[in-house]
Amino acid sequence: MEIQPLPLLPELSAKTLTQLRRYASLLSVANERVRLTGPHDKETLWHDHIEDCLHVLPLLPLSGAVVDVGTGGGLPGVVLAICRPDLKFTLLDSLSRKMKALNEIVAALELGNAEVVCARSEDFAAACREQYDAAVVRAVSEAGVIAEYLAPLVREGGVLAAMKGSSVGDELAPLEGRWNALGLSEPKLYEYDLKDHKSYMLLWKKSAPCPAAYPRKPGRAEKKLWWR
Ligand SMILES: C[S@@+](CC[C@H](N)C(=O)[O-])C[C@H]1O[C@@H](n2cnc3c(N)ncnc32)[C@H](O)[C@@H]1O
Repeated sequence: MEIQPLPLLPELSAKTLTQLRRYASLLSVANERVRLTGPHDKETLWHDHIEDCLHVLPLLPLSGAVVDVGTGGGLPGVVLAICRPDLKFTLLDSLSRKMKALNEIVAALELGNAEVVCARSEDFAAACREQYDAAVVRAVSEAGVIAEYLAPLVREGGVLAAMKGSSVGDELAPLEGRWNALGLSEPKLYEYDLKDHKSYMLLWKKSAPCPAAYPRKPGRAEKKLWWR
């Protein structure tokens, strides 16, 4: 599969950078009470997590609603909501202790364009099927599994963006030519540099409705892979 360079990141205003720094502080403090993400110190959070999440920005739609599935402490959803106040974000995760802490962070940041929802994506899809213009995901599962979570939530013509590590090639190999089973185009694969390593972004277009059989009931996607 051809790997393309990620389009350039937009310039961020001083106000946006201040908000992002404030998010790093709030996440660092909250992380001491509830484990929202790995590192605690602000600088590591900034370089390894917040700067990483900025790379989703060039792939977001011009307008509409975006869902971040498995958002944890708000990565990438809070970063994107700060940078794109013109889009509406749903920050979704099934762990209530994380969503309670994230609610406090969102309130402290006065992020009017983000709502925190505590639910499994498979259950959430029953209420909000094909209502989003885009879905984003970071560090949740392998490519095929996250596609089953995200595809039912996005409208036809919308996009799905997944932040991936170096295992992405192995994850994609068995799925070549099979994505239309979820109503998806073949994905584009983008590469970008992060500190001392390369990172990857997958982008699918929702080209047809997702069959009603997906998503299966909670937990099924990981136990019985749809493409096997
Ligand atoms: C490793 S954390 C990643 C959190 C965040 N995206 C990040 O990059 O730091 C994975 C999160 O996905 C959530 N998760 C996994 N599957 C999910 C699903 N189907 N629906 C909602 N949340 C899910 C877990 O509860 C967990 O908080």
